[in-house]
Amino acid sequence: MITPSIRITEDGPYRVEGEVSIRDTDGTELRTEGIWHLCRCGGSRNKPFCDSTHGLKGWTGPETADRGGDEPAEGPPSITPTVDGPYEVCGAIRLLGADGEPYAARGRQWLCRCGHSRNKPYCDGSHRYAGFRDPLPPELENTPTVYAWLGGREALERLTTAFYDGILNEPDDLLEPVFRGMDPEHPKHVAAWLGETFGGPADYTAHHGGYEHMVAAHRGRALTEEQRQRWVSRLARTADEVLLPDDPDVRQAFLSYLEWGSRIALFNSQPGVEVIAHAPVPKWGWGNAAPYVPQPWDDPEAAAKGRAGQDGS
Ligand code: HEM
Repeated sequence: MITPSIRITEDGPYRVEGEVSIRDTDGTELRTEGIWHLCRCGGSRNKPFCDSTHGLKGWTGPETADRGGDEPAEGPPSITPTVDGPYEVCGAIRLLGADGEPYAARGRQWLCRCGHSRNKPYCDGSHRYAGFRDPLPPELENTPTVYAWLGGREALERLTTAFYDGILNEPDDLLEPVFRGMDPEHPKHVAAWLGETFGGPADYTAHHGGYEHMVAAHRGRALTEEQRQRWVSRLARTADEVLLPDDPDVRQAFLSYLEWGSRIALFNSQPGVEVIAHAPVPKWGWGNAAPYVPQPWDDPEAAAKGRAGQDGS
C-alpha cells in the first residue's frame, strides 16, 4: 500500500498520493487514491483542486519554513480546506518538499492555500491581508443556479446542437477541421458538462467519465489561441441565435466560464504540458473568486509579472 503523502511541487500544486480524505470547500468528502493535485498558488477556479493557473500566471512558491519539530502523526489522513484559509492536514500523512526531503511529522498542520505565506508551505496568516476568498458554493447562494436560469438541460442541448451543427455545416476554416469526425453524441456530452458546471445534475460525472474524460478529449490536440477565440465567440453568437436568456447577469456568468474553461482547454491541449489528471467537474456560480493577485511581500519577480498582466502589458 502506498504511504499517504503530500509532496510540494516546485512553483506548483501540492501533489497528494495514497488514500486520503479530501474535503471540498462545501464540505463534500472525496476519498482519493492515486495522484491528485491541490491548489497552492491560490488562483485556481476549481478550488481546492489545481487547474494549472499557477503555470498560466508564472507563480513562484519557494519553501522557506524550518523542517524541524516532532509530534506524533496518527490516524486516518485528511485534508480540509478551511473557509477562506489554509488547508488543515491531520493524521498519518508525510509532507515532502520539492526536493523529496521530508518535513518533520506533526499531528495537525496548516498548509498555505492562498499562495502568499512567507513561511511556505505553512500558513502564516497572509490570507487575511491578501483578501483570499473562497467562492460561495452555488447551493448556498440564495438565488437559482445559473443552470436553472439558462433553461436547464433542454436549453443547453439546444445550444450545443446548433453550435456544432454550425461548425460542421457552415464554412468554418478554423474549427471544422478540429471537430470533423467527432462523436455524434459530443453536443449532448458538452451540454451535460455545462449543466453540471452551472449547478445542474452531476450527469457528466455519473455517465460520461467526469473531469478525467474531458481532459483526455483535449490532450495533445495542440489547439491554437485563434481556434479558442473562434470557439468562444461562435458559442456566444449561437447563444443569441437559439434565444438563451440574455440578461446581463446570466450572460456574464456564462461567458466568464467559457473564457476560463477554454483557456484551460487550450493549455491542456498543448503537447508535452503537465496536465492535472484528476479533479471534480468545476462549479461555476454567478460570481467567482477574485483572481490571484501578487502581494507586495511575495517574490518580487512574480509580483512584477502579475502587475504587468494587470496593466494589460
Ligand atoms: C469551456 C471550454 C470547453 C469545455 C467546457 C469543453 C468541454 C468538452 C467536453 C466535455 C468534451 C468531451 C465530450 C465527451 O464526453 O464526449 C470535449 C471534447 C472536445 N473538445 Fe472541448 N471544451 C471546451 C473548449 C474547447 C475548445 C476551445 C476546443 C477547440 C477549439 C475544444 C475541442 C474539443 C474537441 C476536438 C473534443 C473532442 C471531440 C470528439 O472527438 O468527440 N474544446 N470538450
